[in-house]
Amino acid sequence: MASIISISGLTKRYASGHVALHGVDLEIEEGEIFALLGPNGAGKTTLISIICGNVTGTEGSVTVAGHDIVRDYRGSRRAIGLVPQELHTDAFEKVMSTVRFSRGLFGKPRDDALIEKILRDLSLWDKRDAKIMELSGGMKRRVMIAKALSHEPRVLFLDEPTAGVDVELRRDMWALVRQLRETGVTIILTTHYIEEAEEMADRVGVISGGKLILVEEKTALMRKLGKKTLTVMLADPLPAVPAELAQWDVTIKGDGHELEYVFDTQAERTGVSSLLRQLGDLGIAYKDLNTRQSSLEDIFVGLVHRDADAAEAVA
Ligand SMILES: Nc1ncnc2c1ncn2[C@@H]1O[C@H](COP(=O)(O)OP(=O)(O)OP(=O)(O)O)[C@@H](O)[C@H]1O
Repeated sequence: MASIISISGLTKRYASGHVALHGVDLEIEEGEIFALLGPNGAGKTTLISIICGNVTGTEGSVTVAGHDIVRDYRGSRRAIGLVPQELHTDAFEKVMSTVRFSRGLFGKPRDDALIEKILRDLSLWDKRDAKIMELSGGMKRRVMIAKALSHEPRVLFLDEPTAGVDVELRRDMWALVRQLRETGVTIILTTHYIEEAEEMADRVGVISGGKLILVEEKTALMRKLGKKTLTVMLADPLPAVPAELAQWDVTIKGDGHELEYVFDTQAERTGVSSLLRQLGDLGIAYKDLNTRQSSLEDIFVGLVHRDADAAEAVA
């Protein structure tokens, strides 16, 4: 698939001397939902701000829809819609007029049919004449998205789209983002909610200490790095792990009613069948078995820790 954003050797050194990005290379494919994950201070906002032209990079190059972000700033900026984390809109403005105005800022001709479509898609049409201050927090967020879409961008950046939003609204937002993707818009989101990336992203990028430490298709990532947890529901509780089970690295959970065993799904021998055989030999009866795939969160925490340990070892 063709890239809509190409980032090459991007480095950012702030005036303070702090290097927030170290030689980042990244290709964003047209039409995908890409989630950028990273702990606080990893460089997510810096990266997005450079692509959107709000911060200048120190070295490297970025093109958006074929436009160099420095030499052809207007061209690249026109291809981008940005939904910032902070909701800042004019409280006294009406929904329809504020979205129409945003389109005008990009020098695009008035197009009420398009604005109507955007507002309808975002379930804001009934509120078109309401003042922004009369809207709920979730609706205000939708207005920010409508504004960002008003000039028909090909790429939409969502910076922490569901920060501080309740669970129900978060699910609405996810459905909305998927719907937007159906229209062909490429979506890049930053999030602290790993569940959000797990739920929505086609690909995931993990950034830590200004370095892109991993870019992978989400399903492949989960398959490759994923571990599974086997839970054995015991017929009778065990006070402790029997010495005979030491080689399997099992733990006792649920007040002695469960044995938990974490295994690598890619390993030649997972150890599951030999563990169950050993339980039989020891006369440990069980009522049920259950396996659970490790979440993206487990993978993410493992990766970032590994990277931090490696950085420490070098220092
Ligand atoms: N204007 C600035 N001057 C100097 N350092 C900065 C500036 N802006 C950001 N930084 C530093 O650059 C690093 C990356 O910051 P950035 O805001 O990009 O991280 P982030 O991944 O978006 O974090 P968060 O998840 O907390 O929003 C941080 O160490 C931050 O303190």
